[in-house]
Amino acid sequence: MLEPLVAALGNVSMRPEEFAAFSAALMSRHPSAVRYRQDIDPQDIAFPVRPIPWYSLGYQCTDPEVRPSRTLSYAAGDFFIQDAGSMLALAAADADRPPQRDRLICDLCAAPGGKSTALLESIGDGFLLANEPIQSRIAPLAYNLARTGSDRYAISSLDPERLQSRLGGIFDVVLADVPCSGQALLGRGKQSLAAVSKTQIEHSALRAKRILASAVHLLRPGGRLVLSTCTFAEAENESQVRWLLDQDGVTSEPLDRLADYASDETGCSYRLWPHRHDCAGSFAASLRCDLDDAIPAAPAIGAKRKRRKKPERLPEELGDWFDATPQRYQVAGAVIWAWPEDAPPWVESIAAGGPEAAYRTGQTWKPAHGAALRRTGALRATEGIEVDATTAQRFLGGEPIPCEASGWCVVRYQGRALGWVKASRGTGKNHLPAAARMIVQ
Ligand SMILES: C[S@@+](CC[C@H](N)C(=O)[O-])C[C@H]1O[C@@H](n2cnc3c(N)ncnc32)[C@H](O)[C@@H]1O
Repeated sequence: MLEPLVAALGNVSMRPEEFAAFSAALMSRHPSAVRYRQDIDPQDIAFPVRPIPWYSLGYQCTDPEVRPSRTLSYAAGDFFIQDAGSMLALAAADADRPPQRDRLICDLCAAPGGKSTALLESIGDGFLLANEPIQSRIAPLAYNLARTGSDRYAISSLDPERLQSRLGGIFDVVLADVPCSGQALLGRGKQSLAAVSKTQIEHSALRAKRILASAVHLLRPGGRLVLSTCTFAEAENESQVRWLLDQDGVTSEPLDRLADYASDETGCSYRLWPHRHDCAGSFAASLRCDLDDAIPAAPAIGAKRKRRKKPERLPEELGDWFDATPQRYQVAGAVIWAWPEDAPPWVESIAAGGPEAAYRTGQTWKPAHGAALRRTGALRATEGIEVDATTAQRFLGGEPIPCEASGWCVVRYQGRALGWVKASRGTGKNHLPAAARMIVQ
């Protein structure tokens, strides 16, 4: 394995002792990490952690026995589980800084949504377009975005070139977390040794170039492109940055906050290494794009929409479940997506997914799981019950629970929504989707 790995690194040089430490750390597992919501006090974290230096909302678990995904706090949406290396790109996009007004972000290669969910927290009154061209990867992306409780996003499923032709020149930030050879995944057994082969690296670099060529045209003049990978091959990282910098209007945007992780003379490339930073490792770069042809192809957030054909009528039941009726929505077969009124005007025309309000089984409409979790926007459930820890555990395990309400009702633990029950005669029938069920430790 060593020879191909040395070749894979390209011009990145390392002394032999360091290379030995790198290849050993590459093949080992690193502590699990969590990324907290901006509104959570780190004092309230229920298991032992240490802060991650490059991202203020990230923590590594110090007790290997703890499974963060089996805690009530995870079910309540307090944090997301994410490798510490992934948080380098989030730092480059300033996703942990206070929400910035009207920020329009495109996550160009979004599934399964680890980074999109963090970006969503940083947009304030802005909007996130999470794009994922591979259809089969949209369901996990949609599930993770719903967990944020936000309705300020849409999912598209377009090749970047087509997306550029529809929405060129409008985004403040584009994250291109491109598909790559994935060498950082070797230690988790999620990647084969082919990840270090010349063919794989060249193939990935070429595909990423095509994606990046569109990414720069999605940005408004002065917008920021964040490129990231989870691989160490220079050809997929710094070389790509140099290629971008050779284009007119693309300049490096150095990030003071990541100065300790700077990787080379491009001045805007950063790396984490498994042997130095106790994580799987990653690459991120930040570039400013002032392209001449970056002329908005679509109006910005809040602009007046063109009159569209009348949308299909909403089922009347929505009025019983929620305290407001959505004005911006789309009935897409057996599911209804609902957006805030000031969502960008192009949303309905591009959506392959969005914040779910309801779904249909047979002829019956039911409130969507994501709508129970909503923290922002108009769509708030009319009925809710607060439960104790024992009842919350039973609910998360899929059991019915006692409930004096009648009809659809959101179950909350310490004020945070867990999901729906449909209640009658003192019992709440469990409507938690299989993906959200869990055994609490
Ligand atoms: C590294 S993963 C993204 C991980 C994601 N950003 C996260 O943090 O959860 C790369 C994604 O790009 C998608 N992809 C594959 N080909 C693509 C293309 N031509 N354009 C855009 N995305 C593509 C893959 O399906 C995959 O979901």
